[in-house]
Amino acid sequence: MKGFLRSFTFALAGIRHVLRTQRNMKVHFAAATLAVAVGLFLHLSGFEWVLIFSAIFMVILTECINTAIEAMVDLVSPEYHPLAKIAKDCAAGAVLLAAMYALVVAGVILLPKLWG
Ligand SMILES: Nc1ncnc2c1ncn2[C@@H]1O[C@H](COP(=O)(O)OP(=O)(O)OP(=O)(O)O)[C@@H](O)[C@H]1O
Repeated sequence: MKGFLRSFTFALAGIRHVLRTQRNMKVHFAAATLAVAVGLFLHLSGFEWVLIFSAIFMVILTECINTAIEAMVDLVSPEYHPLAKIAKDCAAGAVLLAAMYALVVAGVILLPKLWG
């Protein structure tokens, strides 16, 4: 149980680091807050909330992985290297895809209700 709590504390420290250091997180956080506020206003169904939160968590999750890959690349390859570029660009691409997914989910669920 002690080992589990220790691992949990380290994982929380990692998430806190991402939230504090990644400038894109401010944009993600603002977008997520807006989506949740609009969702509350529109009285979304349970399934619609699951989709909205899956999009929010996907963005945070990919930012965590992106931050980990950036730190690892900076550690092992502080000089320019084409493979380091591929690693960082692919990690950033994952965040971009997650953000696009979030936009699609918000567009499909929220926009028709706001228009209606
Ligand atoms: N060691 C390296 N070798 C080759 N290209 C690199 C290297 N470090 C960074 N790059 C290139 O520069 C881009 C930006 O890298 P950087 O580390 O500044 O991340 P970032 O996108 O600014 O992320 P963040 O804003 O979250 O720190 C990378 O996507 C990659 O194309």
